[in-house]
Amino acid sequence: MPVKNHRDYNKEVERLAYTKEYIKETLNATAEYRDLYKDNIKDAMVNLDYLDSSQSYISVLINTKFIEMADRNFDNLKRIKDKPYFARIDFKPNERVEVDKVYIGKTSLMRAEDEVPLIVDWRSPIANIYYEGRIGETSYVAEGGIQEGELLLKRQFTIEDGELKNIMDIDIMTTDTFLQASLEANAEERLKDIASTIQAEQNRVIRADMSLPLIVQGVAGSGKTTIALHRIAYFIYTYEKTFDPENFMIIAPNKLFLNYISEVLPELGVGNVKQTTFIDFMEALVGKKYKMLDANEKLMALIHGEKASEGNKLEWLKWAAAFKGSMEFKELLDHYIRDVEKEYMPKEDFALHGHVIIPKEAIYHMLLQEFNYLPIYKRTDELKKTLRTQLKDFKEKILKETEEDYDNEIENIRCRMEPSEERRQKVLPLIEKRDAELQAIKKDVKTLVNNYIKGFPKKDLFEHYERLMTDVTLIEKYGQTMLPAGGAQYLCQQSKALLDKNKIELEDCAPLVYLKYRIFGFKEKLEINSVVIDEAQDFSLFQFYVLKEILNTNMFTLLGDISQGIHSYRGIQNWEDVIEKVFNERKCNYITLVQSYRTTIEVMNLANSVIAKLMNPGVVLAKPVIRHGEKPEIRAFTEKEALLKNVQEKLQELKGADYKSMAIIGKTKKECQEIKMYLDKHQKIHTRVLDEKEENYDAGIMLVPVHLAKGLEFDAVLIANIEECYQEEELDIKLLYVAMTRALHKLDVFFMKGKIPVLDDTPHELYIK
Ligand SMILES: Nc1ncnc2c1ncn2[C@@H]1O[C@H](COP(=O)(O)OP(=O)(O)OP(=O)(O)O)[C@@H](O)[C@H]1O
Repeated sequence: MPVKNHRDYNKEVERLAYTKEYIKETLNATAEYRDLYKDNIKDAMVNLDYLDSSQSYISVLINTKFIEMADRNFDNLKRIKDKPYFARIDFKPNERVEVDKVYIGKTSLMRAEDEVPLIVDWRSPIANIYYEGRIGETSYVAEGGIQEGELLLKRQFTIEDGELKNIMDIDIMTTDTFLQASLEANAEERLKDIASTIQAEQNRVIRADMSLPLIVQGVAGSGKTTIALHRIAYFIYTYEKTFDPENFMIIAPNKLFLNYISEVLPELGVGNVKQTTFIDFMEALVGKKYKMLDANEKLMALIHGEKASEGNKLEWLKWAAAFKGSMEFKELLDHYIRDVEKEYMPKEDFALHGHVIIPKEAIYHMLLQEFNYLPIYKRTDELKKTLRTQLKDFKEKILKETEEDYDNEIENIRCRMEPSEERRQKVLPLIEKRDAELQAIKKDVKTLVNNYIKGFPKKDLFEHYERLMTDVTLIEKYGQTMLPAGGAQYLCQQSKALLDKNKIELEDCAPLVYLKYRIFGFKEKLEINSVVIDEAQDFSLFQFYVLKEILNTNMFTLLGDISQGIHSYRGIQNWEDVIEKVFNERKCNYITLVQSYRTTIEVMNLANSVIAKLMNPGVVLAKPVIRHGEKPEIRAFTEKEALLKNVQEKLQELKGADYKSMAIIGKTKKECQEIKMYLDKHQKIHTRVLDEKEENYDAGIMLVPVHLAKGLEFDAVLIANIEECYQEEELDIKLLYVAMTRALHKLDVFFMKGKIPVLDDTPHELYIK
């Protein structure tokens, strides 16, 4: 139906025009206010006295705050001026007869004159009805109370460049055409916000209780990354007074991925959230004394591995990675730390000139009991304070006693002997000795505490790690029953090979940070209290645990998909372990998402047929949103040259279609480079091989090694396989599944005959040849 035929078209056009005008005026006024605040600051600066809290100083502070607020308002309004809102709900509270017409947009706008809300933020309590409620009786929670009422209208708008293009009223039966339209669009360069089309199941994730850990197991394309970012925006809005954006941290797999998601939060009006990778965060805590190995090197070894000849070596490699990420390894470190604690003890009493001030046993007690809430080496800071106070009191006593001892002796001589040269010869040395001793005591007092503490045996962080990880006897002693035969030897030999070359690997990060936390402590308090981890299936239990301990928070949102766990050799196998071992079975929210929004039914059916081969009872197959596309084309070749030629032709064909982003996914970087070489030689289309260090993520035609494609998406995907094989085993099945589920609209698979046996028995109706 043409939009003009909608019964409320004129009213809505009028309303839109009014809102736009009001925004325009507010923007002008904000700019004026900003200038006024600036002038106020200038005036105040003239009279500024930094030393007192003069009126001018207060004025500078207040006006700076106002400028910040004005800037934020200005930016928010500027962002929405051409699309002030995307939905309207009509809600009639039970106790009133009037109906509230609520226009929902990405930021709120209040009419200053009468405080009537012109636009209500999508994160506000009443907006929950838009995402959750159906026409009819409904309710929402606001300020601790439940507001019940009736939802009379749920309306969506398409507004483009300030013009009303479509109005869609949603009743119980309507499918979400807005969602459909949004999913049919081609992929932008970067991930986009979905405030207008958030689905009820996603809304529950976004608004789930922040004080409890939340684990989201979501199939490929279920919107995990997107809703993680919306959740942060929601919380910053809802708990504006409690949390600053700086208190949030997003951990993503690599810089490329961070760049890919970089536009969502600013679009939602949120800035200053810390965004990092696990390695970068860990390195910031322990320093960069050692060079970090490429985190994917192990995966590459497993992908390339000549399974038969290297079988045993690969098994050990996997075992060590898994062990270093396990809670058993944490226990092993705890044993070691206990010994460090025992070693970090004085050998002697704390004494001044032979006078014991505090016996060493009492000091042991202080270190092990009183100060045991502190990291081991930090306990001596507290101990120092105690020693200094005790010494201060004791010093006077000792000086007095020493002086008295000598004086008594001198007095004795004086009483016993008549004044004579002989008496003088006896007394004089005593006086000199007394003065020297008093002098010496006073001198000693100055350095006594520091010298005493210096005597505690201390090592630096890396010395500790090297000592532990390269000593078979130590590992065996602490590892005891946790290690398989030969395990300690393998760990040592592997660590030695790396550390000798001044290198460490990803799996060393958590233990190093843990040792630092328990033995040294951190220089500054870590201000992060809420952590969002995307692609969390690639984390190990120990990594989660370390983050939880050092940040001292339970506010975690972990999002991942076990089916995409291509690093499962080092990562988790299931979420139950995380709940039980990391969060100690304390209350945890666990939500599963099975609806996939990214791909078409045809692509998802094929991908599901692949992942089903895992026969993992934990794997839940994705349900695609009702959106059809072409069936994937699967072609096996006998000649490499023919395959490459077909890749080239397919690319030409896809270029003819209206796709914004296309990827040829290869199993390894080497394969991607080989394809690129062929394409460079035979056609003039610009392609590039994606590198994880890249911070600039641009759409276009990309050659992507599959492990880097994880988390990303492309309009069209062509899986091309030349030399490498996708075997019928866990890692390869997951890699193939990841590659297939990157496609939004179109998927094709070209491979050399026999290289992807998992596709051999794929039902014919799922693809075209
Ligand atoms: N409610 C929604 N409305 C519109 N688009 C959506 C919605 N939910 C998800 N999408 C789109 O689906 C695609 C997949 O989302 P996202 O990348 O966040 O999923 P994911 O679960 O992290 O995927 P994966 O695990 O496969 O990397 C994106 O293009 C996103 O914009």
